[in-house]
Amino acid sequence: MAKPVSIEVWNPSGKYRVVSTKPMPGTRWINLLIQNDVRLEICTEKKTILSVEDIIALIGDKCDGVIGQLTEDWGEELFSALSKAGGKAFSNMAVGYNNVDVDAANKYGVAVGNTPGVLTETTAELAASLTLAAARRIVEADEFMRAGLYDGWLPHLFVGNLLKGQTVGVIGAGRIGSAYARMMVEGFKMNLIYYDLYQSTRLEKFVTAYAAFLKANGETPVTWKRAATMDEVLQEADIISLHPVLDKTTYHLVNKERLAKMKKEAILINCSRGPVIDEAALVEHLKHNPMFRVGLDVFEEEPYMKPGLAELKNAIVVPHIASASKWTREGMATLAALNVLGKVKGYPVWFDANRVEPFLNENARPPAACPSIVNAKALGLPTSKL
Ligand SMILES: NC(=O)C1=CN([C@@H]2O[C@H](COP(=O)(O)OP(=O)(O)OC[C@H]3O[C@@H](n4cnc5c(N)ncnc54)[C@H](O)[C@@H]3O)[C@@H](O)[C@H]2O)C=CC1
Ligand SMILES: O=C(O)C(=O)CO
Repeated sequence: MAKPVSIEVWNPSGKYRVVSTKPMPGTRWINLLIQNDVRLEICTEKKTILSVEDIIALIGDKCDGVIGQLTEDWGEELFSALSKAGGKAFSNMAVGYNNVDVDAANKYGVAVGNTPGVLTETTAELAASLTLAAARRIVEADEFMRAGLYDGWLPHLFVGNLLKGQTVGVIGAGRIGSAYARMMVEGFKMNLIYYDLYQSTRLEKFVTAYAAFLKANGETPVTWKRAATMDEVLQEADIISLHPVLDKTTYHLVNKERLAKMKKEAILINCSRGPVIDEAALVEHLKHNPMFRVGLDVFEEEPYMKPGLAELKNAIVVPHIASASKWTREGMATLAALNVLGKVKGYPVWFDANRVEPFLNENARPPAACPSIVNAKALGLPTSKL
């Protein structure tokens, strides 16, 4: 039997019981739940990653919905336990939901929420930060200074790559990939090549308009190209940033063979999910190609890194913090809470998961809808017409 887990209770007499597997930033999400007759139980266990058994103990005998985290394994066991406890809603506090078995959720009639949009710019900004840090060797240079090794300016000291006029490659030009592409094109006057299963018309229009603006100002216009294959991006780009979802089509999308196709001095950024790269192959590639650099926010087997990665100077590694700005994390908590609340209250699903701003306005009541339910169609849930 699972041991009891420590919890903090809000509004003990609330009609609906909702569990959050972690404390989340901000208070708006808490207030929205308790003002709507929810008894909220927040797990305050010190352990970072909760096991399936821990979460089953949290769900207990009666639970209307759960707000969970991307570190948790939401499959058959948890959805069955939630359903048995009368639960109809689960929301990840994340846009990615590769930790969720949506088929299992469908089987038990549980709605699965996620948190799109609110983290788009924040995540793209971290990808841009890693790009600059890698291109200009900022982490190596910082370590050098702190080690007291700086004894004067030198022509060859920490020479890196200029971004202006180079080509940025984006794999997965959805919300975050497109935001990153715009930052790099407009901010650094880079040319764009992208690969996605779908055409990103808005992104293409943006780069076309920016090119016209530059031309009108007597500057060299930027260019864009939608690549027919991913390999085309790997071969042509100087910087490559990965932003696809993680599913079976993108698992080990960047492997040994594909790394070999990239330029020897290319920079690879990953703010999507770790398994999109074969990390062991990447470590070998970095060892044999010292001018090739990477910026990684995510890892194949988090929280671990593959052996050898931590010792490599041409790798910058940060602990899955791409969405970690205060506004974004508070907004993610709000969207996750409203997904669960909306389903518990019988609200419809918001008409467009790409336009969730009305839920984030702190000065107004949020719409009576679930902001984003990924299996709405499969469960036949009604959509808001607002
Ligand atoms: N490191 C972090 O903290 C964060 C990571 N993420 C990750 O970023 C992912 C993308 O998020 P959004 O841009 O909001 O999602 P999105 O759904 O707008 O974009 C994903 C894009 O990937 C494309 N795609 C799917 N399969 C592909 C394939 N085989 N090859 C090329 N492209 C493919 C889709 O067509 C889509 O345009 C999330 O699923 C999540 O895993 C998101 C936020 C923060
Ligand atoms: O939202 C996600 O998918 C994350 O990885 C964390 O923001």
